[in-house]
Amino acid sequence: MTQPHSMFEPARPPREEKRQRVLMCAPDDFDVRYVINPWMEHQIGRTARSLAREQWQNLRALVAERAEVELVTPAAGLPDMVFTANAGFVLRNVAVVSRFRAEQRRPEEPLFRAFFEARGFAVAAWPDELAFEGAGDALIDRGADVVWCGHGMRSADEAPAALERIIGRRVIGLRLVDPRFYHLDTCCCPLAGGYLLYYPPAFDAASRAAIEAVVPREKRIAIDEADAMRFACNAVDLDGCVAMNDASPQLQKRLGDAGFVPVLTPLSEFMKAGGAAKCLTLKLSED
Ligand SMILES: NC(=O)NCCC[C@H](N)C(=O)O
Repeated sequence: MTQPHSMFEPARPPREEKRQRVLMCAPDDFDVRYVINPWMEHQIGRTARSLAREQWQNLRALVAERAEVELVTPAAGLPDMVFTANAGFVLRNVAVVSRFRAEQRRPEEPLFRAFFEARGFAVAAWPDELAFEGAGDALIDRGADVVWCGHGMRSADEAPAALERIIGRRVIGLRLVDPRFYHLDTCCCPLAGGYLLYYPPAFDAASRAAIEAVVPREKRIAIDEADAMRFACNAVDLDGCVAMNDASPQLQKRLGDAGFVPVLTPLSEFMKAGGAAKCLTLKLSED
């Protein structure tokens, strides 16, 4: 009979995996009240409050299975504050707070700044006149040692260089050319193992070439317009689970073949404001 080894040596504690921390903001005052991207057109006052809450809770529960969810207090009158990807860009203990292009979102800036300061982040100085929309536009690659930074729609053309100076890591600017995909995270999602889920027509030719120069062909998961319009790129990758609003069976299969588990979590109410899974989250434990 084999002896239970605990009689002779203490059982090894379970491997301490460091849990990711993810910032979310409850949709207490979420709605579409102004139009600052094409998705918001004709949607003013048309979000269903209880459905929005239910969808957000579902996403929160999914994230909470794989990470610690932290919450920032929502403020009345700031209906887009729920999109915490736009709070800022986080790398290790440094946070670069967003400088919103749209006046309507500017009042979010001091609230997110206060959150980062309260959590002990060093808040980097950012040029006041330069628009930059945080992790909506700046995404850390999961293979190469680079940060991708979308510009030309929300973040200023000078934002990638300014970000590179602050974080001391190579930042590659990607010019966005389709207003439906106005933030980088609406058309591009770096995945574990160096994969890149993206919608090539959202970028100009030079940016597509820049992606191809860094990401090997077998790691590029280029999607079609139908999946892009489902915001399949607006995904949260946690422990190989890729949470997204929706994706075609073909795309789900491709993700599965690459070793990921796609999890669909409908976010129709937030799509009306131009955001989905990724926009509703911000990873706080990046390095
Ligand atoms: N793409 C994102 O990162 N966030 C979605 C932001 C939606 C918001 N209505 C906006 O236009 O700024």
